[in-house]
Amino acid sequence: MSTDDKYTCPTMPPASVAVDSEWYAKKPMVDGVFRFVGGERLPFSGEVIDVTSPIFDAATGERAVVGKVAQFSEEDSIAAVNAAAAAWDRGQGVWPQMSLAARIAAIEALVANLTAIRGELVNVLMWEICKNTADAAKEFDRTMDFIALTIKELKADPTVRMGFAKFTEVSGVACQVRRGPVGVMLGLAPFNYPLNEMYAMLIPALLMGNTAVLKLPATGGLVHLLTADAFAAALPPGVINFVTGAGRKTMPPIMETGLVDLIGFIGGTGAMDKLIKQHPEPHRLKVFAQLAGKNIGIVLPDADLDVAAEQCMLGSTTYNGQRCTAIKLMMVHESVADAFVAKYAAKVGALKAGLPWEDKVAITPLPEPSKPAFLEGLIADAVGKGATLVNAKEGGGTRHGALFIPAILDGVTKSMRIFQEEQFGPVMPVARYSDVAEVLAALKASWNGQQSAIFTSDPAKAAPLIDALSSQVGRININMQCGRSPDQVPFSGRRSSAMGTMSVAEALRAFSVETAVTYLAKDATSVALGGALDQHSKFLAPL
Ligand SMILES: NC(=O)C1=CN([C@@H]2O[C@H](COP(=O)(O)OP(=O)(O)OC[C@H]3O[C@@H](n4cnc5c(N)ncnc54)[C@H](OP(=O)(O)O)[C@@H]3O)[C@@H](O)[C@H]2O)C=CC1
Ligand SMILES: O=C(O)[C@H](O)COP(=O)(O)O
Repeated sequence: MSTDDKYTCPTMPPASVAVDSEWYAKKPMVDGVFRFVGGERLPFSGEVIDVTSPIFDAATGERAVVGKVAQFSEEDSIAAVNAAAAAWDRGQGVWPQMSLAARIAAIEALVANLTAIRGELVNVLMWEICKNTADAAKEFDRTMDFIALTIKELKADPTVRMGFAKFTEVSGVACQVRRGPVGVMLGLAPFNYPLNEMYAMLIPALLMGNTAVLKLPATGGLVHLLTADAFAAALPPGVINFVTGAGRKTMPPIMETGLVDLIGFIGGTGAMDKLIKQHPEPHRLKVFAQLAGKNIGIVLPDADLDVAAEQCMLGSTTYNGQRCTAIKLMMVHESVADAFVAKYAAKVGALKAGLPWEDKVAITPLPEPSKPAFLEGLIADAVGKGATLVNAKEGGGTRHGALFIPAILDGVTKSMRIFQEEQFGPVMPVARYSDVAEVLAALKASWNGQQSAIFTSDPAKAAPLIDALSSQVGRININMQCGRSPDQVPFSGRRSSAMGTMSVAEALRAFSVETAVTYLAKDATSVALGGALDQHSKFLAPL
C-alpha cells in the first residue's frame, strides 16, 4: 500500500486457539505424505508441505499446522494420470465396462464409507478452511444428498431425459440410447467448497464410467486425503488417483501427456485458460468449467429495503463472501441509498466474528494467507478514489491475524478496482445510480456471466432488467440473494463465469456421451435380436 493511501488497516492480535481449550484437542494433523495412485497408498519421498490453518496456535504464535502433504514431482504426477489411463484402458477397462447398476452399487458403498468418517471430515473443513460448524456439516451433507439425487435421476431415466430409453422406431430406424463415458477425467476444485464441488463433478463422471485424477487444492485439500481408504475399498484400482502439491508444478506434465480426455474445473478463470492450452490436442478435450463471478445486486427505488438489505447481507457475507455466487457489488438507486446502506450496515454489524466452532459465528478467519492484504489493497484503492468506509468506527476492514472484519464501501464508482475485480472476501461495495441505464451499462461492460439479483416489487420495472440479463447471466434472482442451490436447478453461466451447467441431470450429461444402438425396424432378425439385447449387454442392461 502506498504511503499516499488514506486507508490503512489496523492489525489486531490474531484469532488464535488456546492450548488448553477443548478445540485445541481436536486440532487435526492429517498425514498426507503418500501417493494415492492405482488404488493404494504408495510411499512418497520428496518435498513435504506443511498445511496451515488460518487459526493461530497460541503455543507457537503462528498459523496452526493441521497436516502435511506431498509435493508431487513431474514423475509422480505422470504416474497418477498413467494409472487412470490404465484403468480406462481405451474404454475397455473394468470400470467403463461395468454395468451402470454395478457402478451405482460401488458409489453407494463409497457413500457408506464416507459417512462413517463424517465427523473427521467436518472437523478438518472447520480447521483448514474455517467454515463454521453448520456450514462445514452442510458441505458434507449436501454432497451426500447430491449423490443420492444423482443416482435417483439415473434410476428414473438412464438416458437422463434424452429419450429413447427403450428401442423406439423413428423413420424406419429402431434406436435405443444410453450414456457412455468420455475417458480420463482430470478434476480440480476451489478451496471454498473443496469436497462439494469436486464431488459435483467427480460422482457424475464416475457413475458414467470415466476414470479420474483429482488435483487436490493446496488450500482445502486435506479433507480429500482422509477419503483415500474409502475410495480404495469401494472402487477398482486406478479408477481414482490423487495429485497433491502446487497445481502450477503438477498440472503441466499431466496435461502435456494428452491422456486427459475430460477436464472438470471449478475455480478462477486464469488457471482454466492455462490448463486447456497445455493439452497437445485441445479439440478432443471436453471442458466443463465453473469460474469466477462478480454478481450484482440491483436495488430499484420501489424495493422493500428490509428484504433487500437482508438478502444482500446474506449474499455478500455468507462464508465471508468466499462464494462464487456471492453478491460482489450492490448498485442502489440514489433515492433509497442512504436508507439501504443504514439497514445493510446494521445487519452486517450484527454478525458475530470469531472461530468456526463458536455459537452463531458468521465471520471466520480467511484461509488464503495473501487474501487480507489483497482486500486491503482494494479498500485503499477505493478510499483513495473517494469511496467511504461506512463501518470504519465499528472495525470494518480491521484484521486480527486472518480474521477480517467486513468492510462496507459506499460511493463506489467504475473507476475503482472493486467495481470490476472479484474480491472473493468480506469487502462489500455499494455504487449509487440515478438512472437504470447506468446499471444496464455496467452489466454490459462486465466480464461476469453468472448471476444477478434484482430487488423490486414492480413487474414492469423488473422486466427490462430480466430481459437484458437473460442473455448475459445464468440465473436472475428476484428479491433473493444469488446462489447455486437447490442442486436440481440449472447452475450455469456465460462470458467468463462458466462453460457448462452444474446440477444433477446436467452434470450427468456433461461427463458422458449419448451413445445410440440402432437397427432397421423392418428387419425381423434385428427386431428379435433387439428384444433380447438387454439380457446380454451390460451397457443396455436395465437398472
Ligand atoms: N463458478 C463456480 O461454481 C465457482 C467458482 N469459484 C471461483 O474460484 C475462485 C476461488 O477459488 P480458488 O481455489 O482460489 O481458485 P483457483 O483457480 O486458484 O484454484 C482452483 C484449482 O486450480 C488450481 N490452479 C490454480 N492456478 C493454477 C495454474 N496456474 N495451473 C494449474 N493449476 C492451477 C489450484 O491449485 P493450487 O491450489 O495448487 O493452486 C486449485 O486446485 C474464485 O474466482 C471463485 O469465483 C469458486 C467456487 C465455485
Ligand atoms: O463456490 C460457490 O460459490 C458455489 O458454487 C456457490 O454455492 P452456493 O451458492 O450454494 O453457496
